Amino acid sequence: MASTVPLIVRLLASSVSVANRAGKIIRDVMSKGELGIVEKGKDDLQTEADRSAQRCIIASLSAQFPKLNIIGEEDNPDTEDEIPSDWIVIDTDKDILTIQCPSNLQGVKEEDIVVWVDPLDGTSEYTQGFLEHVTVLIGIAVNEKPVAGVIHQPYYKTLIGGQKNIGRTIWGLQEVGVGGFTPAPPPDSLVITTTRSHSNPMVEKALQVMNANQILRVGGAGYKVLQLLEGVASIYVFASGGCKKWDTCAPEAVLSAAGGKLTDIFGNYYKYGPSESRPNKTGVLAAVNNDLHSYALSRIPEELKNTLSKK
Ligand SMILES: Nc1ncnc2c1ncn2[C@@H]1O[C@H](COP(=O)(O)O)[C@@H](O)[C@H]1OP(=O)(O)O
Ligand SMILES: [Mg+2]
Ligand SMILES: [Mg+2]
Ligand SMILES: [Mg+2]
Repeated sequence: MASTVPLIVRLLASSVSVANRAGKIIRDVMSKGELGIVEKGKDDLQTEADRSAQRCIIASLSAQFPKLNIIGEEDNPDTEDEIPSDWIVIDTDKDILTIQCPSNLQGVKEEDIVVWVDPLDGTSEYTQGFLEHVTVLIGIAVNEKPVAGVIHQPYYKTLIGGQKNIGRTIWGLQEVGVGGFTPAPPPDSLVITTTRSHSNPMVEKALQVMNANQILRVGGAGYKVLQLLEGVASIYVFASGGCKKWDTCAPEAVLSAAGGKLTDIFGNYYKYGPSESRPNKTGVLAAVNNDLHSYALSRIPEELKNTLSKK
């Protein structure tokens, strides 16, 4: 039966199951307490959770979809080691398999897809105990455009019928919408969400000009986009380089499936083809609807745009 389901839908359904498994790996590394922190660069950490979650995601997706081009954030020096068999997930989310695939995506082949994987978004926050900010991001791009994505939050807690649950998984598919939670309208006053661990004078300048009622400083691109979708914040502004394609692919896909927009601070979309450069040099500007996005775009001073484009 599954083979009659279009590839994009099967890949999204598998990505949801794989993201859940990666989230469990992230929780297990934290409970063991040995984070194995490596400093990749300035303000740029990697932990055992980042490494292991990425190995789980890439091994699981390539076992099922061998011709996919998968680009992950982490270089894994130890990829020769055997992967624990329970990290290879071949389950798939049955509900997602029943989705009606948009007609323009029905004929997509493995070779046409680039999957951008951020095994753990919000690593700084993970190491500092801001665990709710952590997400697992799997973004699916076709013809350079994010068309589907998964944002898994391994530490999100819910109480359902007296039973404690941990973790939730939000997904989005172009023209279909989002699943895993119910989006809420934006707040009545202007609430901006931005970085808590990668600020600089340009980032602060762009925040000042927004005339916001409140500024939330939280970690991770995935978490900030969830704040937009949950009605906690109106606009996500980050006027600096630092984010990469794996940070924004899944968030952009989920946000746009819900009617929102994620671009750079010039209002241009990033491209997600296989040979695109990894860094998002011209920042991030995102909102749940076009009006809020246009408002934010109109406030960014030309001078700031010029400075950022020369970096
Ligand atoms: N200067 C930077 N160096 C490395 N990663 C960055 C930098 N700025 C942003 N990022 C990545 O983008 C995400 C969103 O940024 P921020 O939390 O600062 O708003 C970060 O969690 C981090 O992803 P990751 O944690 O996956 O390495
Ligand atoms: Mg990182
Ligand atoms: Mg990231
Ligand atoms: Mg990461």
